[in-house]
Amino acid sequence: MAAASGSALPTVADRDALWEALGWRPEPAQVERFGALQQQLREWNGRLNLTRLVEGDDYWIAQVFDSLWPLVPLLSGPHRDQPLELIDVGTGCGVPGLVLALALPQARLTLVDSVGRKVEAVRAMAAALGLEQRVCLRCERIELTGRAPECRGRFDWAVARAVARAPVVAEYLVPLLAPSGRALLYRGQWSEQDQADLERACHQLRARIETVQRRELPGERGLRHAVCLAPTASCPGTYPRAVGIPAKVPLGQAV
Ligand SMILES: C[S@@+](CC[C@H](N)C(=O)[O-])C[C@H]1O[C@@H](n2cnc3c(N)ncnc32)[C@H](O)[C@@H]1O
Repeated sequence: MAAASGSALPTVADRDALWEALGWRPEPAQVERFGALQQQLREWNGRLNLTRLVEGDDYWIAQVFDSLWPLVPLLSGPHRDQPLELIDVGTGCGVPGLVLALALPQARLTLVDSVGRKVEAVRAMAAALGLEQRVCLRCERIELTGRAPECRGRFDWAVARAVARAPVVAEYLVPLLAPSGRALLYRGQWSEQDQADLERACHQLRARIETVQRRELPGERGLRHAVCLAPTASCPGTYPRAVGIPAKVPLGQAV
């Protein structure tokens, strides 16, 4: 896709190719709102260094497409009109959380990050996009979110992109899942060693690796993996461990 740098939307031809590759076609109004999110990111990037992926393909492929591709069945299937509860942990500049909020008009999103200035920027972006009724921001460490009664065991989907190593992210996400919920880990490369490390962590969390999807992003933006976890039983109350411990001593490697 060759969107001109600085334009709010890719050309119609580029956009069609993008949605065709994705396997989901947003309504024209949704495309406009993705463009409005891009404009918000531009404006907030002028004040805070939120993300470098704002213009052209960087935005439309590495942010929008990359957020959506693992969840295409959710966007077009019977779930589309259900009021799903999703949580994006380590949301940073609001991705994938805000992109998912725009793509799933009935869903409620909780976005968590421990950096106050990012959370305030994303809160303002959500309000500017008219999402304040469906998007809730929490400024806290994820280890605490996983112990908050209003969050623990509540979510249909818990997602994280570019937050930490997979066993660490699993410890953040699994305690947040409802019994029928799913965790989605957005990953770049994925090796047999990654799989083995995550399997050991999942065993301790009472979860299993359900699927590992793999795809190349369009425009030679690189290989991505989407790892989906399903609970096998209630997550033990010992997880997530205290703030900082999951990253310091990742599950499966603790002695
Ligand atoms: C590299 S950014 C990724 C942001 C976004 N998800 C994306 O894909 O562009 C990672 C974010 O996770 C947040 N983060 C990492 N560990 C965290 C924790 N334990 N609790 C809360 N936020 C955390 C950081 O503050 C940072 O904003």
